[in-house]
Amino acid sequence: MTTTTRPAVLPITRIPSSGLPAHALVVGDPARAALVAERLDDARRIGANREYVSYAGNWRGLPVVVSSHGVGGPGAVCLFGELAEAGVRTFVRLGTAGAMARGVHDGDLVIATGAVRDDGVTQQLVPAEFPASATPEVVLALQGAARAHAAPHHRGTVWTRAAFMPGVLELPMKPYQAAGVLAIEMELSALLVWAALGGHRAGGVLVVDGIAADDLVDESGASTYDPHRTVVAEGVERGVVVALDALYRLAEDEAADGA
Ligand SMILES: O=P(O)(O)O[C@H]1O[C@H](CO)[C@@H](O)[C@H]1O
Ligand SMILES: O=c1cc[nH]c(=O)[nH]1
Repeated sequence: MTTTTRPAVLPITRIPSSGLPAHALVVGDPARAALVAERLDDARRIGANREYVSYAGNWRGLPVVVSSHGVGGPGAVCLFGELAEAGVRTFVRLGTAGAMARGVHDGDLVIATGAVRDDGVTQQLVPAEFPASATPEVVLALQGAARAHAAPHHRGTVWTRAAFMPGVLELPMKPYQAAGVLAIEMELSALLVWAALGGHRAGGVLVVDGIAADDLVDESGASTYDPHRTVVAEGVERGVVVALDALYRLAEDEAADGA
């Protein structure tokens, strides 16, 4: 009889294969993961490989993990899978996004209720008609935390799109704007669909880092895509606290429910 031994670390992210906190923040940029770790107590790096850098620590006494997933849904799903294998059950993505609707300003937070599934990976996991919905409790926890911190925020649908750079095909920006989509980014629908298939809780909060829709750019053209501005950094600072407090609220509710 052959026996399989569990590896001490997982192959793609090099995180421990078990015993991670149940609550995770996932971000695209490894530098943002490090920034979040600086806000935690007792933070320690628990894995680094490729674009995946992970830390564990405590937020208001709650053990959490923060990991970077890089750019794009397919690679991000590799991280989500290994985090779940290691014990994570609740996932909040803290990302950046381009504004698609009037009134959504640089540095604002967009709390996603769901996402358009243009992610380039979940079509290979489940039929395209399956929705990418955020877990309602996660949406409400994010909204409550944003209110508590007086962080300017919006709630609604976002567009997850695999291609960042334009090609020769016209971008269906106008129909999605007409449908009320608030912002565009690259990984959230992959997280929401992947999490639903595994029975996990998931949601996302996105910091606006520019304008993605041409008709919203003012005459100066001053505010198109530029994530390296103070207004974005300030939004990210607010987003970090909102996302971590949302995890805390979710954990508190679980404890009250005896989960
Ligand atoms: O800032 P992050 O979390 O990486 O999110 C956005 O930024 C990247 C594009 O610049 C994509 O990953 C997109 O989803
Ligand atoms: O995909 C993205 C992410 C951030 N900002 C954008 O305009 N697009």
